Amino acid sequence: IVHIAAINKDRTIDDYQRIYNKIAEKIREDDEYDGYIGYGPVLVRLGWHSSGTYNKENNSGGSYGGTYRFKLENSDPSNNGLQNAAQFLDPIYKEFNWISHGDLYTLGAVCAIQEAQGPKIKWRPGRVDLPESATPENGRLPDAVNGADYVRKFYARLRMNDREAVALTGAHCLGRTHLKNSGFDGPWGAASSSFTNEFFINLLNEQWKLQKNAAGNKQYDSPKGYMMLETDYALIQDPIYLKIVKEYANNEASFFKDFASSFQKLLENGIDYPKGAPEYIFKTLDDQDM
Ligand code: HEM
Ligand SMILES: Nc1cccc2nccn12
Repeated sequence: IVHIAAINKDRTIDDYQRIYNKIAEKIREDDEYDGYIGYGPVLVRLGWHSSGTYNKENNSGGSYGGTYRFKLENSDPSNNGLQNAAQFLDPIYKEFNWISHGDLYTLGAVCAIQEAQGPKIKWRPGRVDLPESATPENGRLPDAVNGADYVRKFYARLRMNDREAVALTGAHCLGRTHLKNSGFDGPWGAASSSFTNEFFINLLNEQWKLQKNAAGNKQYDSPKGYMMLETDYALIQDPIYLKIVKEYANNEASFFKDFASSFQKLLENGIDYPKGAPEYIFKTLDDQDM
């Protein structure tokens, strides 16, 4: 399967910056969501899940076709809770319906990370809405009750190496798990809306205890009320991953640099961009004194 990015000559960075600003202003406005965590984290998860269906074996899935908008994909149990992000983006799609769903979902995630004081993420438009028949089957997104071998194998399907896998997992600095969405609970400690390297710092510094949560699923809990999934904890069990976790815990700039490149790669998996295809770096609201 080949997906060529469609370059729309009529649209410039100003058009996309206008959409970016609408999303960023709405994130600021709707600040009460999920106990005042806000919509940033769930927007990041939507961008990641609409891209994480990619399979390098046959170049299927991924963000290009915007197939999350179809029932088969948005009702995948792995996507429980993402309806909130889709509903958040609905009015923005209505106002700017010249954008494709794949571009909107990925732009929303880039906006959420940058507005959470994360790194600047390069973003290229050109995804094209595909018909429902192009929707990938359920079950391509990762399960949390697994160890390092599973994590390494899963990310390999997305063309990610060990550093990219660890960097991407750093997005778990944002938001929280919700028992009703995924069967995982907590954290009861401060669930953050700022993008930092504290996921790696917590992983190394907290005393983790594996226990069954209220839904009977195993997770690691800490005395301070933080939690880790088994796939999170795997990153300090595997010696190769552990070394990278320590690097990112001690060097936020290195984490930011690797996250920015890995996240762009994740959002663009499966898409062929013609030579000279436009690539944008959006200004944050703060950059624009808004
Ligand atoms: C092995 C890989 C991964 C597994 C098993 C996993 C699993 C999970 C689970 C179970 C949740 C809780 C969902 C809920 O209950 O609402 C979650 C939340 C989240 N994940 Fe992951 N994840 C993985 C990788 C990633 C990646 C690569 C990113 C982004 C780069 C990411 C970003 C997020 C964010 C931002 C949240 C918080 C969502 C919210 O607060 O609503 N995750 N993840
Ligand atoms: N915030 C958050 C979301 C998902 C997984 C996770 N593990 C540790 C923290 N965390």
